[in-house]
Amino acid sequence: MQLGLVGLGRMGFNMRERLRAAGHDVVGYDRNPDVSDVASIAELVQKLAAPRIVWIMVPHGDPTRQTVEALAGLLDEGDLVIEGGNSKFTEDQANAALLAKKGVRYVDVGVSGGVWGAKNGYGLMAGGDAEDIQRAMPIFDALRPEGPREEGFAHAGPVGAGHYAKMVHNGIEYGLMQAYAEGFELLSASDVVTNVPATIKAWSRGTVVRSWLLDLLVRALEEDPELSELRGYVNDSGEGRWTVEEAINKAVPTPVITASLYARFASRQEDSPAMKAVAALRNQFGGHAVQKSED
Ligand SMILES: O=C(O)[C@H](O)[C@@H](O)[C@H](O)[C@H](O)COP(=O)(O)O
Repeated sequence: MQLGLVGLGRMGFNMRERLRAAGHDVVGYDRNPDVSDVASIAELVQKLAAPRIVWIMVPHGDPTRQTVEALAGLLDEGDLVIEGGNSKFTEDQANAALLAKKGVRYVDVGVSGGVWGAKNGYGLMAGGDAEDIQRAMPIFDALRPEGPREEGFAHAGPVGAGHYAKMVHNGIEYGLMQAYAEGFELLSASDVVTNVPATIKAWSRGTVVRSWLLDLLVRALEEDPELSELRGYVNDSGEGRWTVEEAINKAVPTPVITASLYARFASRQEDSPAMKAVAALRNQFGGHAVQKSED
């Protein structure tokens, strides 16, 4: 099957490889000419035979919006756009409406798997009309892991459902990572457990907490047993915030996911203004000792 792929960064580049290995004819475009097959999105569209399929894999927000706008100007009735980036689900309706003015179809897909997806396949969650999803199924089948389709692909619902599902997936990802991380810190603080990497590695098989994320922690500890080369500073790209926002909108209690998001915010502070205020208050009402900033 022929398709265009806009965005050949860490994810898109590997996806092009996997799609080509499965026999698909991929025309890739990226602003970086070293990896791009064509010089522009217009040239990419020209190279595809109608009706076309173009997969977008660029950062969420303005880059995705601008790519959808560019494609809306170039594509024709019956073409299909698949938006596979980590976009907020609320943006999908606007993208679909803009493309629908030209008769261009729209499917949104949450793609999970990171840099390992090239080899292992990507977990896919799609939103859109059944006929559009069916049309793109050879592409989804090439990208998803081998095995039963339903274990690596879901048609989650109408437009927006793919990114909604990926948002919740990432909220879970935050919470799982935080739980492993807190366990690692407590083991490291222990006077009794003397071999933390070996203990965590032993959880890899048979235990209730075995998982791929745990395997990745084992791998990280093999490279740096105390993680001494890293700073405890963690960014976020948006998905965790959107999960918490949506949980508030729906009055769904998500204390674990929310706490794991806040732990990331705290990781970026040199010192905590809030904890300074707690120290000051404790000193005010109880005369308890405080540490001065130069201490
Ligand atoms: O499922 C995945 O493959 C990951 O979730 C992937 O999508 C990406 O690594 C996260 O979006 C990072 O998200 P944060 O920057 O918010 O941690």
